[in-house]
Amino acid sequence: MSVRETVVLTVAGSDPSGGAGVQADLKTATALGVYGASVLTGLTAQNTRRVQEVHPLPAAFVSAQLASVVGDLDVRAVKTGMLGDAAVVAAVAAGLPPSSPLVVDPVVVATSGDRLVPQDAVAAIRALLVPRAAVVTPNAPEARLLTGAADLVEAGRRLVGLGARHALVKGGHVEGGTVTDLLVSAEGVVELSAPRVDTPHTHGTGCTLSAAIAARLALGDDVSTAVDAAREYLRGALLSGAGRQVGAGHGPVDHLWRLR
Ligand SMILES: Nc1ncnc2c1ncn2[C@@H]1O[C@H](COP(=O)(O)OP(=O)(O)O)[C@@H](O)[C@H]1O
Ligand SMILES: Cc1ncc(COP(=O)(O)O)c(N)n1
Repeated sequence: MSVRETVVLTVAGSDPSGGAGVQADLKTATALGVYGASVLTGLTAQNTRRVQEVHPLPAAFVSAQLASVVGDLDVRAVKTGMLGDAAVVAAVAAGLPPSSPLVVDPVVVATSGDRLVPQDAVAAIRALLVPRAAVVTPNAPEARLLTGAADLVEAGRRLVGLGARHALVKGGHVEGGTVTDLLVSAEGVVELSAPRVDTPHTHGTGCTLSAAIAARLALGDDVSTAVDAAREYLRGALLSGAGRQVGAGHGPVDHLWRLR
């Protein structure tokens, strides 16, 4: 008898240095015991220090990749990351499997501070993907950019108002010894706090978190359980990554810590 794999699909950009983007998502899927498929939306030239170049793929080719995967594999959850430009966002929205839970990581700026997508892509994400999201996972600057709200709880409420079932507004960029993520839904706001891990190696935190949420949703968790499990997994990856060296800048989290 053959084993039926649980398939999670990431729709995201390439990070050739291996810490973020599709590379992070596939490592995360593997570490969490699911089968990772990947549709590339764009390429970057980047490393642990900064992003040198961003190169969106043609929207029609993104559609072709999606059709190839969705027409064959039984995709149980999808995560979107860096989406290139507005035409790519529209192609992704049109090609997603209709009934798989969707995690939208509205990637705009890399941890290094470099911009990864143009402004028209942000508007397209708000209009076409946020309304379909089981969870949208902006960091603090992205939450403000998507909603115009300065207050992060208010930003989360606005994302839920746009149709996302949950908004996980991440607090990694808010200074302080405690990092607090806000899980906002129609039921209210849950504060998820943890001590800040003292490390420069935060390359890929957001990608890894959203990929882990999607992996857990694919396995059948509800959103709240998936978010808890993903945060615990990311915490282990930050703690293990703190003691490892890849590159000379902000190194990656250790996606594979649970397999060591
Ligand atoms: N130094 C840290 N210690 C503990 N958790 C962190 C740290 N940096 C980021 N996180 C967590 O990583 C996730 C991604 O956070 P954030 O850095 O805000 O997003 P992004 O990587 O998308 O910019 C969140 O769950 C946040 O709480
Ligand atoms: C291709 C790609 N996608 C996303 C990110 C964001 O990375 P982070 O998870 O550190 O915010 C990145 N640096 N590169």
